[in-house]
Amino acid sequence: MSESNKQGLGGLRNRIDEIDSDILRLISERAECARQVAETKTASDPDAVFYRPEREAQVLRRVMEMNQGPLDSEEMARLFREIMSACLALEQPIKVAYLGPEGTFTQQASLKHFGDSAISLPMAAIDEVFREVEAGAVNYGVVPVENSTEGVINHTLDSFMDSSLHICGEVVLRIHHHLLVSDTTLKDKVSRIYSHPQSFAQCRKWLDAHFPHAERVPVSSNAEAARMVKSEWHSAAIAGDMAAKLYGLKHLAEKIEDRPDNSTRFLIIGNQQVPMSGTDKTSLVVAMRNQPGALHDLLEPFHRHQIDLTRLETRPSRTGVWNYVFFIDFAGHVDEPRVAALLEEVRLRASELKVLGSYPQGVL
Ligand SMILES: C=C(O[C@@H]1C=C(C(=O)O)C=C[C@H]1O)C(=O)O
Repeated sequence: MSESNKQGLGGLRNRIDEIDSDILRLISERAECARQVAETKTASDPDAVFYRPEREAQVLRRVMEMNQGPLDSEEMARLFREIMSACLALEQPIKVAYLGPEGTFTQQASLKHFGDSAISLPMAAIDEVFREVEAGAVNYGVVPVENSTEGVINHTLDSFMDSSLHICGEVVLRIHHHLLVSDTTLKDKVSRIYSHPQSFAQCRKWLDAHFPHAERVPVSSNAEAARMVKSEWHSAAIAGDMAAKLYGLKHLAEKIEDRPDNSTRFLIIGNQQVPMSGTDKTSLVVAMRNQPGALHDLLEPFHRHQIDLTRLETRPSRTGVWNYVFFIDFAGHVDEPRVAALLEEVRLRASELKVLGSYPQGVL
């Protein structure tokens, strides 16, 4: 390396050191502000909720709007996500239950939403996540609700029917599946593949083309699949990066999902009713009497008030009262007058109406 290059490099490193000192000072100042916010919240209400999903969504959206590169906006928002997570942990460490075991995509979604400073606890089933939040053992829960390839996760929708919890947020995660093996396994020795049935469905064509003769063994989660192949030299697992890292597995093939836009939407559940963030969604469950035109009657006010439906699901009712049960998501917040007017009308036409929550549209 030439002398002038060395000096150039030294100069750049000095500049980076100076910038890091500034970043350090500013992050500490920010953390101090967040701590003071906590004091102010507690002074006016001893049971104050520290975590404010609408405020966090606004902070992240602002960062993404202001960012001018060279880092891309998502990357920048992820960094700020971690700063906020650490600041919030200073106020009050947040406890989150997610559909486990460790290494699942739901854990990844929880990390994406709450950052690394939240304490996250794996649960064995979706209804356990609901129960832990209801019992107050944790502050929030994270459950999957729909996948772009495979559709809705009925278990989650059904859990809402008997629950008083609110939806406080959503996270959308791009799902990349990999074919994972332990260190010593060779491609032509794989005779068995473990995964969750949803993941098999999302990789069906790829498997038919590349491993038509391997036995496909469904297990309770991708992370469980990864755990099993650790000790089986003739087996592979379909799972994501978190599971691969957790069990130290090698990638035999990457991104084997049939659709490149394969993504899963997760919901954050809690006891909180979240104020408006500016770009929000609302979820409802509505029961209609079993009569001709019921669905038309239900949807007509949405059309008239020009409210954007983002999802409509039908579930069979489990009681006499809920004849036809619809799960509806739309753009807007219950505190907006046009949404309040819409809900008044829907309430008159429905036999039951439950607002599951208004929450910020997923930012990251
Ligand atoms: C600082 C606050 O509390 C928490 C921390 C936030 C942050 O670090 O920016 C944002 C929202 C809250 O989850 C606040 O309410 O403003």
